[in-house]
Amino acid sequence: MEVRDCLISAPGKAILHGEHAVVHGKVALAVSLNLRTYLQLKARSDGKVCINLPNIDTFVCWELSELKQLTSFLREMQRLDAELVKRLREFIGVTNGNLDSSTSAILAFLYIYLSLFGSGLTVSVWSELPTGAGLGSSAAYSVCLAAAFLCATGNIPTPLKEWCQEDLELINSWAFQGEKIIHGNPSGVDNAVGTWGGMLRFLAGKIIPLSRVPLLRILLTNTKVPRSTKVLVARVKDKINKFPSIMIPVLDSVDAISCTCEKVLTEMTCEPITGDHYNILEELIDINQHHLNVIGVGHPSLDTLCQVTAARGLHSKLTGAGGGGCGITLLRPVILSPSVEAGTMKDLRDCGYDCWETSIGGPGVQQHFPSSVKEEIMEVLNRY
Ligand SMILES: Nc1ncnc2c1ncn2[C@@H]1O[C@H](COP(=O)(O)OP(=O)(O)OP(=O)(O)O)[C@@H](O)[C@H]1O
Ligand SMILES: C[C@@](O)(CCO)CC(=O)[O-]
Ligand SMILES: [Mg+2]
Repeated sequence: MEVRDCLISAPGKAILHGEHAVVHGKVALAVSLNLRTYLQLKARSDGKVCINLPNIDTFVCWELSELKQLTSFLREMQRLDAELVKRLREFIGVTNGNLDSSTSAILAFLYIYLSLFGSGLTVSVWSELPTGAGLGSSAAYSVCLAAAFLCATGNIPTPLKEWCQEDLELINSWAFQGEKIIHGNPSGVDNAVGTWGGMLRFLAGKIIPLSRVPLLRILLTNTKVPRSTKVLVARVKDKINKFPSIMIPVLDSVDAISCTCEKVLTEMTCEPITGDHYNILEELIDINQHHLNVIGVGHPSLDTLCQVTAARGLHSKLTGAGGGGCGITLLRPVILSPSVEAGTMKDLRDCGYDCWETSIGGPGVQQHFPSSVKEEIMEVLNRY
């Protein structure tokens, strides 16, 4: 098999509304971020398969011959090959259910590698995203892996050609398998944003890009409290099973929040934007944050974020799986509000949080020539 070297990136995401509810068939609205994960794949001919994941301090090399014995025979992307997962878990010596970050990342790599590839290589990944903080780092990683293996084997075209919808769907389907390994039971919204970028509405696997959306200003805050999406998703499921008549109406209400938010965003592109639009968006954020607390994915650090920003007249909610990690705060256009950002950011940093204004709606998965990627990122990727 002829193998091409390749350089891929995919964006992280923020969920405006619908996290967790989306796993149970409700609508989510999500948007790509300007923070990306980069992956470099280089073919090698010394019979080794190496992966370098400096964000999570993971560096592993295997002999190609030992991996070949584990090869997948299913070679389909609609469902996870349970037999291959079992063999891989045995191979890397996993005995319990909840994997640490390094083991999940290795398992996702090996699964997609063995399903699509099979020659010697070095894969190096570096991300601008905080890992495991609610900004879709696992999906950006899985999208990069899927795109790199499909591209290197010629299943999708090289950098000289744009990827068409069919190529993107293929990338997305394989990335979803990686997400299943890392998350357990993902909805697929995160890998969809990582693949297509922009803002999208996601409902039961159906992806609708929202092309007419206003330019929103969003402050991202990382509480730095570690959490695992897999654990939180499983916790919500248990709660729904325990109290279905109490929890299902909450999920329905989250669904209505996503739909109302989408309607307001659409109105904002058709008529002059007013303070009333922002009042509604802010109320939706507050209501949803309460719901997320009700379903058990809040955290005291996120309560603090909400209180600190409320003291400045701003509205925040967690984003992604919650339990710590990141929150979003809606900023009004400078013209509609006095500049409260600087003071808010200082207050949040005083709590020990990282915070920054982000630009949203950037491109999905992309191929690059090394010369078009920031020097500091190439420097990390080339270090190994
Ligand atoms: N840059 C990376 N390099 C290697 N592995 C990564 C990288 N980014 C993410 N991962 C894998 O994804 C896991 C984090 O995924 P998790 O779903 O818990 O958080 P997230 O995707 O950042 O947040 P959310 O799913 O709420 O958006 C890590 O523990 C690791 O296994
Ligand atoms: C919590 C969740 O809804 C979003 C994680 O970013 C999980 C998922 O949709 O797979
Ligand atoms: Mg994730």
